[in-house]
Amino acid sequence: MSHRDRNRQEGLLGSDDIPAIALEAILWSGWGLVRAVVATLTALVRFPLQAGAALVAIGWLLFFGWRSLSLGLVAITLGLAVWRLWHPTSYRRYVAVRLLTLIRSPYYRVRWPRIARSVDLVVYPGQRGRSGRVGGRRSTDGSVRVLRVRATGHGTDRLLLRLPNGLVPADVAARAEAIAHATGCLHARVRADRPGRCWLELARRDTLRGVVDPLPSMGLVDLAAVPVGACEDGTGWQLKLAGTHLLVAGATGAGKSSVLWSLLQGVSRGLASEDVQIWAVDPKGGMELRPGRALFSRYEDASPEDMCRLLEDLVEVKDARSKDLADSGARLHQRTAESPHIIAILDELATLTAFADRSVTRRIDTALGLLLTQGRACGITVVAAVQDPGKDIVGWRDLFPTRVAMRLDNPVQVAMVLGDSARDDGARADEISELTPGVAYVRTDGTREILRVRAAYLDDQAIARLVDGVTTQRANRTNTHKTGEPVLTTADLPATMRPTPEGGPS
Ligand SMILES: Nc1ncnc2c1ncn2[C@@H]1O[C@H](COP(=O)(O)OP(=O)(O)OP(=O)(O)O)[C@@H](O)[C@H]1O
Repeated sequence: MSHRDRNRQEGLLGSDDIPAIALEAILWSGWGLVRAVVATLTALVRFPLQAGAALVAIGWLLFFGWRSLSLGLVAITLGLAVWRLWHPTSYRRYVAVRLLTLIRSPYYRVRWPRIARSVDLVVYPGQRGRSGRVGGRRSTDGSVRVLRVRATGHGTDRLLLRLPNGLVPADVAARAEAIAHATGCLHARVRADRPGRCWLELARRDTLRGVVDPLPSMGLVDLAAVPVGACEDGTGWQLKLAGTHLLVAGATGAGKSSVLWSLLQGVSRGLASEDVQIWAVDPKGGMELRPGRALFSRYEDASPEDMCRLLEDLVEVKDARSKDLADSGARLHQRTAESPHIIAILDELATLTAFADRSVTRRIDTALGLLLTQGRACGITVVAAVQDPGKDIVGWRDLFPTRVAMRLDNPVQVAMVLGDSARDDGARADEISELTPGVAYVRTDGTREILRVRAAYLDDQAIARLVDGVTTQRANRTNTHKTGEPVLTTADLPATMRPTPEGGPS
């Protein structure tokens, strides 16, 4: 029988027990106080901003009373609301992002240990990796820890994770789907950081659901970063065109042509100044590219023989440039109006080869192989769009350093386009909805990093405006050369007076 049962049976506490109970109560109260102080100090260190704000609020309440505190809070809220209306960009940058981080940081930090355990991101004593439980007891030191939380203000939160010995970023990436479910997010993706750490990106809403408007092309064209659309985190999506080749793969209706038109829009200033040239091949009989005919220096959409000749002519340009580079001792082509950077756009490679007879197909293969292997240093970029990466590009895939995977039919195609580990790294191109054409996953050249992006959409009017703009500027340049009279173009106008894609001043 226990001591307490015996007391209950006796009905009374003995008088000897009272000092002992009082002593025990004092000791427990002291221990509780120590724990409260430790918890407060820990909160101050872990959540300094939140704890600081709470302390200021408590101090205000104690010194000035609740009325003053309420008035202060209302004044702050009104001030922020006015700021938001007056200048939403700076509000988002300086207030919204910080407020969100302030709120979400404790949320993730408090929930994370439980989530990490539930998705098995824990290394147990004596265990290497996530392969099983050795040694019995769970060690909290062996779990993935949150070092930093950042809300982007664009529907994505970023968690900087510290990995315990035995786990690598690929282990976290392998659990990304489970983490997304556990945190109530749409999807999760992992980005590398320095050794022992990685960033976990949690998308709370689909920021790419809306159509991205065409991006105005301003200033000089930078072929290292041509604007083509928007990234999931609200930043611009830019594609490198200099010194690389680009492959765009996507099922029918995935929005491949929006990438091509956005690229054309992005380099339109170079087309106007003629230090960038487009050579285009549209084997679908001109369905995609013919509206832009006036933008292209060379264009073929009729017979496979003509398209093949275009590619062979480009190989001749490449050979001549290689020779010039070798003679001058230079290693890289510098673009000028006399020797422009040439972008060869090939829409639907499979159609190009499907209807050609065997000898033409062989010539196309040879020309394409030469351009892909030797064109980059000579200022030639091949941009190819394909529907079926398996059938169309299996032999050439690795010669395209930059690849864009739009909506694809199955995970095997995702691996074909972006590489074997891409889907594990978060590139779920086979899950892109048919309702969001233009959405894609991109692997940046030379990195494992995957971006989720959406190309800007140029409708027929926007394409007509693009063509008009370039032809007008070219005509103006030609007039200037002929008459010697300077002609004012939109490029000469101050930024605020330049036309927007909608046609009005910016
Ligand atoms: N970036 C985009 N944003 C919004 N809508 C788009 C975008 N791209 C395409 N669309 C819409 O999807 C339709 C199909 O797109 P598109 O013709 O570019 O697909 P595709 O991949 O080139 O298909 P195909 O291989 O059959 O030519 C377009 O008519 C347009 O309405």
